[in-house]
Amino acid sequence: MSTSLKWGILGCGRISNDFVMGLQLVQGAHVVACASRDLSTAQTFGQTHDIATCYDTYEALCADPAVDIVYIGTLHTLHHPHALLALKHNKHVLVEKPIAMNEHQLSQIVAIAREKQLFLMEAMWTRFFPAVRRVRKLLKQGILGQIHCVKADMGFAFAANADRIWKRSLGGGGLLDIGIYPLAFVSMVFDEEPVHVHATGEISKDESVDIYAVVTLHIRV
Ligand SMILES: NC(=O)C1=CN([C@@H]2O[C@H](COP(=O)(O)OP(=O)(O)OC[C@H]3O[C@@H](n4cnc5c(N)ncnc54)[C@H](OP(=O)(O)O)[C@@H]3O)[C@@H](O)[C@H]2O)C=CC1
Ligand SMILES: O=C1OC[C@@H](O)[C@H](O)[C@H]1O
Repeated sequence: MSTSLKWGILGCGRISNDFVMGLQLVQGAHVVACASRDLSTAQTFGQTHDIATCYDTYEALCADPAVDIVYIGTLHTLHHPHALLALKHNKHVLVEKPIAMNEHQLSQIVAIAREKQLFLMEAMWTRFFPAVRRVRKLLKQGILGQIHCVKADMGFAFAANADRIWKRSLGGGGLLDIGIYPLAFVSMVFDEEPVHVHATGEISKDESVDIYAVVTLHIRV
């Protein structure tokens, strides 16, 4: 059975570009529209990826009846309002990581998606790496035995002008941007929630965003 899904791309930045290139390899996926705050950005993006309709507002994209599912590739702080916008227009939604800034925002969008029976997912792509899928399978089969400790880490040297990483107002900081990957890995290994969390790290002096962190999760299995 082949399914056809018509995608709308909300935000025409760096990762949206990579995502659309990836979608070209997916059978049945068609990108029918894109939107940027700036029409010329949307048009350039549209020309690059052969997208028929380009909008200069996110609202217009979400209201487009030709769109089945909206991919949200804007900044961390905008994921929540943009997910709400797409859900309001009864679109399925795939949101870049982190899906929201906090639990309250997440609960809100999950509740609306459930109520409207719409698909909602965080684009935590590492969950689908073949190696990760294999580890999960081995764990489920009990082949690796009881796990006592998981160590996972990720680091990045971000450029000084990478505003979305360094500015608090844009949802900056390492934890939300890349710390989320090792934490997601741990949550893939254990089904249980941590009973205790201990974190230490460093906060930048100018913007108060986390520069690095070490997090210990105590999980009772
Ligand atoms: N899954 C993955 O591997 C990756 C995921 N990401 C995630 O994707 C998201 C976007 O990252 P990335 O593509 O690097 O970001 P970009 O800096 O390319 O910005 C993405 C879009 O956000 C909007 N935007 C940018 N700056 C502002 C601003 N100051 N105010 C309002 N809107 C703004 C723009 O939308 P417009 O086009 O309308 O102007 C822009 O196209 C992040 O949440 C990040 O965590 C990022 C990299 C890798
Ligand atoms: O998800 C990500 O992975 C790669 C990094 O470049 C980027 O900042 C981050 O958002």
